[in-house]
Amino acid sequence: MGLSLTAHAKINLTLDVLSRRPDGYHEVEMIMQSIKLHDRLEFSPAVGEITLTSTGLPVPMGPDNLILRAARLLQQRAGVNHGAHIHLDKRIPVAAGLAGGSTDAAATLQGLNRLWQLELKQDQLMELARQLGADVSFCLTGGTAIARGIGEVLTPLAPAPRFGVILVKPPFGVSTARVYQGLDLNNLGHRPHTSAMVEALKQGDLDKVAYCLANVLESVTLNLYPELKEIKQQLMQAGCRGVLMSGSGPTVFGLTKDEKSAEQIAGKLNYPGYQVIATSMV
Ligand SMILES: C[C@@](CO)(OP(=O)(O)O)[C@H](O)COP(=O)(O)OP(=O)(O)OC[C@H]1O[C@@H](n2ccc(N)nc2=O)[C@H](O)[C@@H]1O
Ligand SMILES: Nc1ncnc2c1ncn2[C@@H]1O[C@H](COP(=O)(O)OP(=O)(O)O)[C@@H](O)[C@H]1O
Repeated sequence: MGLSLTAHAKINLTLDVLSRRPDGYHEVEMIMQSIKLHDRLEFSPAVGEITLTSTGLPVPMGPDNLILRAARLLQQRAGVNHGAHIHLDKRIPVAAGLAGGSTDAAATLQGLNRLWQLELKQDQLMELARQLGADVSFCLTGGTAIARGIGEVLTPLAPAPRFGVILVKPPFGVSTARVYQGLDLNNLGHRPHTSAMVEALKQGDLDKVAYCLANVLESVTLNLYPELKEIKQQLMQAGCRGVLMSGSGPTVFGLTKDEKSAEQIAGKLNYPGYQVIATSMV
């Protein structure tokens, strides 16, 4: 019997960088939020091989695809050589700052753990998630959480209100590694106040949440692509209550009171060649 899982995208409501580690990674403190936008993965039994097909948005399908990397890692960890066929329906824009690859990897760990009846526990899957990428740990649990370390040390928060989210993704991607490399730690610009955002979320106060939005990676990506500054202004003019770049970008998101108002505002936007998506926090 096969199974089907959803793999949700994330946005960063805050993102602060605290230091650069000797291995080149960065210590961060960020508030992560799952959104309704998701990919769908279907897992079916097969003999011998692990194969992958896809529909929806184009994504590189070679051995570096995070789905195949997650599958191979799980095989090794469990000491099995079971096969599987995995089908990905890709809806999350790629190389966008929305953790599309990371969430597919997390769903693959969960899906194959069930398909192959391995019965690995959540903490064992978390250990594998850490090896696949900094954001994969959050994607395994989802919801609302503070992420520290390089992103893998998680403190869950109470579910946030289902504010509406408009995503605007330009027709190019950015390399996360390049953005972190470009960061000047002595000149991060406007830094977030994490505890103030936690309080704003607890109160469910959209205007306070909007006021607390901050992402130091904007200091790199917004300078590389000044058009992103314009998109932020235009989203505010169109009626969003707060705007920010997600992760390393280039996706910019706007917050609204609910999904319906996100749809109304998104319907008025005109960005030829861009992906504009109305969704909400989970
Ligand atoms: C910026 C964030 C914010 O949530 O998201 P995205 O923009 O990728 O969605 C994350 O920190 C990205 O996480 P993720 O994309 O999983 O990172 P990885 O694949 O592990 O790393 C890609 C590259 O980013 C850099 N990197 C990543 C995480 C981190 N804490 N410090 C880093 O310096 C490293 O150069 C690494 O080689
Ligand atoms: N299953 C996957 N879905 C999306 N991207 C993937 C996947 N596997 C590998 N990648 C690669 O991962 C890189 C980062 O993509 P993605 O995870 O969508 O963005 P981000 O890290 O900005 O959130 C891209 O270069 C993409 O080609």
